[in-house]
Amino acid sequence: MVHLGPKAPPSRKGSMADVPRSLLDQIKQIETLFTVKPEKLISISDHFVKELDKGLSKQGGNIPMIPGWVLDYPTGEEKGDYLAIDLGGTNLRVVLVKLGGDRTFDTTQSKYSLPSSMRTGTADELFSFIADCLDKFVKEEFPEGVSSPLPLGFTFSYPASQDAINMGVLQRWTKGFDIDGVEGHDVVPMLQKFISQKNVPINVVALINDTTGTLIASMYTDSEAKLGLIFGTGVNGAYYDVVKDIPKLEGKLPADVSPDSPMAVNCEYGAFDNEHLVLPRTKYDIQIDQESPRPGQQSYEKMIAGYYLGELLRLILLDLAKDGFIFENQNLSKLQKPYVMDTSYPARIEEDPYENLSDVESLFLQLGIVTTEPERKLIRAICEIIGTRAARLSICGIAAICKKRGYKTAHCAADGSVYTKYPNFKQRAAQGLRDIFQWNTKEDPIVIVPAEDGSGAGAAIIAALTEKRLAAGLSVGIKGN
Ligand SMILES: Nc1ncnc2c1ncn2[C@@H]1O[C@H](COP(=O)(O)OP(=O)(O)O)[C@@H](O)[C@H]1O
Ligand SMILES: O=P(O)(O)OC[C@H]1O[C@@H](O)[C@H](O)[C@@H](O)[C@@H]1O
Repeated sequence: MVHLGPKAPPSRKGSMADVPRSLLDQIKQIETLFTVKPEKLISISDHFVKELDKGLSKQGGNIPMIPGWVLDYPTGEEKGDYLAIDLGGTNLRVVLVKLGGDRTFDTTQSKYSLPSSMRTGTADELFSFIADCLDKFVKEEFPEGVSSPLPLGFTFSYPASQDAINMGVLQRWTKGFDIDGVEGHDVVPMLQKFISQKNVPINVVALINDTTGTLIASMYTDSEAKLGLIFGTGVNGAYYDVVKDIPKLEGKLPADVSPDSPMAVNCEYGAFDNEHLVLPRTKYDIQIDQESPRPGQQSYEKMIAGYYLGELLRLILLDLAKDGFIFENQNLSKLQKPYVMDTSYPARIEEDPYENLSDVESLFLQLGIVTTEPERKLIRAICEIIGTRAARLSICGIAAICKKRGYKTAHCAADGSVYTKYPNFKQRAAQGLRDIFQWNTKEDPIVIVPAEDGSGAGAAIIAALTEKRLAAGLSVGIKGN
């Protein structure tokens, strides 16, 4: 036997010859529902630009466009030990960041899965849980204790209005969260209270959004970085605008903030098109929205974000089963459970390298469903259709920010499991940008690149920038803050 070195992983040919016409027709129908043509992408992104502008106006609009009060660009000389926590949609991360003062940083971190009951628990349970994780982490990392309280950057990945960088009033929960007593309140004192009660030596210095942190952390190491993006449980983007181009800040600026000052903006663009003017919503998208804790909100996010793509697949399969196309005589009780499929399901299905889709077969056996090979090919095709639409719609926010700011070139720094783990997301997203901009260059001038650790290093850098401003007696928010 000639050994030709390590075997190349099998790449699937994907013949559909054995798939009956009835299933091929269903695939075609779903593909028609979920296809977003180039001209549609262009019209969506043009409307998106108008909505971004509306969000910055005095009267506001669907998209919150939250000034993040990061008023300086990182210099790369920030130095010191900072703690960061990242309360995302799926995990809580605690990160110790050692800024080297030379555009380098080192991080040590622990990740704690958020108990799913936490999404609908009480505010005290949530903030006490975070304080406990911080307490555990500090005791592990500083067994001898600390000489003075550690400054902490709090990455809070939800839409929070900020009149200053060291506060944030939750506008609304997203990503399936529904915890009473937090919306409309400043979450910084809610967390600090539990930190103090548990005598954890920490001071919350800054509250940031994970996209703002991603932007700042990526600018720290990449001078071409102009956007910070998250494609994770939720979806969002941040960029730097200029204070004088933000009408809703008129008259609110303290004297030491110049109109030409840069201002990081947390777009919160998951809320794009809540009026349903341009996004091609299907009955499945409408069902997800209606069954969510906050119907009518986050329309764009609910079509493309990690929290929802697995649920989208589940609803489509249940619909086909109800109409008798698939899963005849199968027990669907597990598949009937909402959100039983997270987005790792379509991801793993698209990654199955075998012609007979044996990985898909075992995945559905775990759900108590015996599948035929033609059914598995239909399931695979539907995942590719869902994944392609998600990637193509995901870049509309990127195109809109670049059009609005007139960026001809940009590194768009992205993080989140859909970006980092969903198969073919990167290629599909890049094609979507090409379809919008119609570049005739060899290299794409606007590219999506892997981000630095925004909710860790980004939060730490922003905490360092904030401490510097406070030490210099400079403002960190609107007048009086
Ligand atoms: N292999 C995968 N491919 C794509 N998405 C995934 C994968 N595994 C998990 N996900 C989805 O990613 C989301 C978690 O995103 P992540 O960025 O890890 O956390 P967070 O959103 O809390 O920052 C979940 O909604 C989950 O469904
Ligand atoms: O990192 P996550 O949990 O996927 O969050 C991404 C986005 O999710 C959205 O739902 C939040 O409103 C944003 O603030 C956040 O940036």
